[in-house]
Amino acid sequence: MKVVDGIEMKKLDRKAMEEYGIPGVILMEHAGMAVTEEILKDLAHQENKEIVIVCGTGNNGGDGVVAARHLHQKGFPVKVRIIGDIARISEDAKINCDILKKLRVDIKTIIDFKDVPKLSEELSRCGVIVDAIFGTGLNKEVQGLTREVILAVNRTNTYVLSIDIPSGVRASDGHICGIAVKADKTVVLQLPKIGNIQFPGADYAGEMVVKDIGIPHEAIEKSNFPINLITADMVQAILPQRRKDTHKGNYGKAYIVAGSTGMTGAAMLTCEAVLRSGAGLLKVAIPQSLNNIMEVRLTEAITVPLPELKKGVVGISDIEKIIKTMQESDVIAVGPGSGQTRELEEVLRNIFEAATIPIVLDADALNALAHRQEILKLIKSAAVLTPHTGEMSRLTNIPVEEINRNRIQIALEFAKKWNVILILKGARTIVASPDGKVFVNTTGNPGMATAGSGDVLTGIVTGLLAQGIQPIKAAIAAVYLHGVAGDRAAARLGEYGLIAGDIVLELPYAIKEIVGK
Ligand SMILES: NC(=O)C1=CN([C@@H]2O[C@H](COP(=O)(O)OP(=O)(O)OC[C@H]3O[C@@H](n4cnc5c(N)ncnc54)[C@H](O)[C@@H]3O)[C@@H](O)[C@H]2O)[C@@H](O)CC1
Ligand SMILES: Nc1ncnc2c1ncn2[C@@H]1O[C@H](COP(=O)(O)OP(=O)(O)O)[C@@H](O)[C@H]1O
Ligand SMILES: [K+]
Repeated sequence: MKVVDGIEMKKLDRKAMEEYGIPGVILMEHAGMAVTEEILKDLAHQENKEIVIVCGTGNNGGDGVVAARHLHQKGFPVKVRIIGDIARISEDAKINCDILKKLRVDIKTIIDFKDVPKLSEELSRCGVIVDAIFGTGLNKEVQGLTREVILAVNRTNTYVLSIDIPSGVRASDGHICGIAVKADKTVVLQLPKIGNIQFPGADYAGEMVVKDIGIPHEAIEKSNFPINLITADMVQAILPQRRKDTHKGNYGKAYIVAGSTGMTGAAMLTCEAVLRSGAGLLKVAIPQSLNNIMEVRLTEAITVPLPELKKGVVGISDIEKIIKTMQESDVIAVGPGSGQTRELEEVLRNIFEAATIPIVLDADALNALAHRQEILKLIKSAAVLTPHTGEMSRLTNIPVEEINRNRIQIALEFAKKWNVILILKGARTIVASPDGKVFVNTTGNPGMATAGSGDVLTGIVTGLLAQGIQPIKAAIAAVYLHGVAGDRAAARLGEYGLIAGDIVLELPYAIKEIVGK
């Protein structure tokens, strides 16, 4: 599903109006009806059926006014409170306000701080507050009277439904413009906005429901706005059904170079995730002295012990053996628990030069690349990098706070610059492709912020790549499945006690949930 910013949404609205001749009031009518539908669902669980709709003077307010009419028609007690000068109301909203007045709906303006205490009382007493103050048109920090009204909304215990986006959240990036409505539900119109899904704004949305308001789908499909939301349907289309007449050779050979003294666990988690993702065969390169540990735990994998010059880590003496096994494999992943050694850079350089298969780089492989990203240019095959924000900061020299403010753009620029698929991990993981597309993942939970969960993701990407899934698709499906497995683990165990191994254990069920087998 496409994700847009305010500007792109406006373009699509305009296209619907100008190229297809759909008048703005019709779009507004659909928006108001979609909102009404959701309010009716919420009211079904509610004793108190009174609704207060707080409107701004833009089209978001207009959507609220349309909802007021439909709720009034159905016999619900509705109050409409418009913040600011009603003379400045948008044209389509005015048409709808005029109808409301003729229907004698209780409609008043809030023009002074003096009006706020009375409004606060109404907001506390009603059953549902509808937030129609700002939508995609929010363009500056929220101050003065509107700020007071939002504070009043947030002070109540009343159920709050926001139209399109919680007022105060900037649609283009999820920035909070000083203050924002804390919604229980957000009825997103036509397409999710970046601010609905990126933090901090995403935290204000509550439950999200996306509703069609009649913008022609072909216009949306033609839009070249690059951001997409990863959905279950998309992942289902990526994961092939297994043909009956197949054997392990059909599901690929994965090769993992991971682990060092003290960090064999990282290698194990990655390997288990590769196997649980359905790869046909797995080889793992491991320093000789750690081989026995791996053999005991990883029954299904083949270990390839490496002679070690420096005990417990992979180094330049291992290059020949690594390249040889790589040449017999369908994908190679390097980095989880490899340890930070200077020699790893040289190992990577050799892998990059020789590889004709997809390469997955994580953890210490990424650390080895920091300040030496230019060696990425040696890669002739596809590469998938999986940094968390800290690793991304080391890779790019951009401070963590700045990355967090601008995750999509920074991920995209890196992917394009170095011609790699970049998975920027964290709450709302971003997958960016070198051809300029971005995919945002919304599965997963803070229980996954635990040692080793990244190693599991590396294993899933690698396992899917082994099976010949196209790299960008493997990355998309992996982050989604990783999150679903984490959500399943959290549902069973809670977020506190969840550990990375639980994600691996839930992975088969997550895949089954999507594929059906
Ligand atoms: N034809 C359309 O464009 C449609 C728009 N729709 C709705 O309209 C919304 C967008 O409407 P608009 O573009 O009118 O914008 P909004 O309704 O989001 O509000 C913008 C208004 O608020 C003012 N404003 C912005 N930031 C402010 C701040 N911090 N403090 C005080 N005033 C501020 C602006 O100057 C403008 O007057 C969407 O989110 C959606 O809900 C839907 O009705 C569907 C059709
Ligand atoms: N709050 C969260 N919401 C969703 N996913 C999360 C959250 N916190 C962490 N994760 C996921 O868990 C994984 C953590 O990876 P990482 O930080 O590399 O851990 P490690 O290095 O210990 O393996 C990432 O895939 C990340 O997206
Ligand atoms: K709103």
